[in-house]
Amino acid sequence: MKALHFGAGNIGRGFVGVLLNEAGYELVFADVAAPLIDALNAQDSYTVHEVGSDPRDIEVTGFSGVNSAEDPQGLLEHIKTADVITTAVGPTVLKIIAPALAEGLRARAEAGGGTVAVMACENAINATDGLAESIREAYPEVDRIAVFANTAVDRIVPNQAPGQGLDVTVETYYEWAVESPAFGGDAPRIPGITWVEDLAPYITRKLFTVNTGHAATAYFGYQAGISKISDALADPGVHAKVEGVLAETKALLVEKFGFEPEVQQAYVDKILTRFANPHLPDTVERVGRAPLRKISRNERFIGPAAELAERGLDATALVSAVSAVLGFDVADDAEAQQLQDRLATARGDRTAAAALATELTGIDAEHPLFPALAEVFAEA
Ligand SMILES: NC(=O)C1=CN([C@@H]2O[C@H](COP(=O)(O)OP(=O)(O)OC[C@H]3O[C@@H](n4cnc5c(N)ncnc54)[C@H](O)[C@@H]3O)[C@@H](O)[C@H]2O)C=CC1
Ligand SMILES: O=P(O)(O)OC[C@H]1O[C@](O)(CO)[C@@H](O)[C@@H]1O
Repeated sequence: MKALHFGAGNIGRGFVGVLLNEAGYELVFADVAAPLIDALNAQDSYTVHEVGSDPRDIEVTGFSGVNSAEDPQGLLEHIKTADVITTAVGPTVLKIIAPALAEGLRARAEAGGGTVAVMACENAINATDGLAESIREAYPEVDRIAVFANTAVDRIVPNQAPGQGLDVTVETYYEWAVESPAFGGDAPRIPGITWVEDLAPYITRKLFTVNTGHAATAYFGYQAGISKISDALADPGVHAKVEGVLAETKALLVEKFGFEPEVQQAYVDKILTRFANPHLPDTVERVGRAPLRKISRNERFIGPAAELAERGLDATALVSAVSAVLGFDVADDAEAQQLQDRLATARGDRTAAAALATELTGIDAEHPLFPALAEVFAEA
């Protein structure tokens, strides 16, 4: 059995790859980073260090790498022969890998190959559906050879310290939830997966609690001049603001999906403990990365804030988190710099600031959230 995984980064090596490996798959990582692929092909094993309350080391073996930029033929052969294809490349990269997947899956069908499971493991709602759509643009009949299933992946994997090679430090916690109906009873056997009938409540709760809370910690922490995530959460002011944000998303999740309030509160408390893990060398710059994506319409701040406002519920704390995002000025984050440039062009002009609010968040002037958002953009 072979698994082809796109993206040999933090989640690829430190989470999805580990579970595929433990399930007995020969693991092939596809990536565009040549030094990473060279290291994967030069080494027989790497170590995943789980840190936290019950630490342990896991040895990963039985893997190789293919450079998907430089070796398209090698990649195509793996697409033809893999039993499972997964990704952890970032939501915006799925469109970029789709043409190669389309070509490989077409070649697989023409060679009489069997069906392959495709699961995108990204922080985005229905990421696999988006990938499937992009593949269908080049190969409309792809569904005869591939089964697409949406997933929700949850494990904190910080950027790794220089000199650590392929080894990855991760938290002990993980959850990989995958929708099962797509497979019609013939799902791949991967013990680490939690199979669910309906992924929507899982991924929405995960994105609007774990990702909203983590990103809020990053932006409020950055605003307070704190660098490490666990230090940010230890700051009483930051902690209170993050709790305020999570109280609002809790109100939405309880109302929308009928989660018991105590169950959701226990989930919130658990994730705050995870963020506070002092053994994770995680920074506000990493967790706050890509702020333009994070303030887009269906993402972790605007998504819940819009739904709360539509229901006449309070979204003040979420809007103040958006205000903190607008202050995120990290030099080597391309999206942060684009955001700062756009804010600079609108500064001092309320009409331009309101238009920018709509452009970046997708909230138009008719929406009940708009006045509050227009205000924070005008003040940024
Ligand atoms: N790090 C974390 O704690 C978590 C991350 N995620 C999600 O997992 C995904 C990956 O995140 P990370 O592993 O943290 O990022 P990362 O930056 O560590 O890894 C991404 C990898 O994708 C590779 N890549 C970029 N373009 C590519 C292409 N065209 N073809 C093949 N490979 C390509 C990069 O070279 C890199 O090795 C993202 O969607 C993120 O939102 C989800 C849960 C937790
Ligand atoms: O690319 P994104 O959306 O920031 O995803 C990574 C985030 O997801 C999380 O794992 C939460 O699941 C955080 O560790 C991390 O900040």
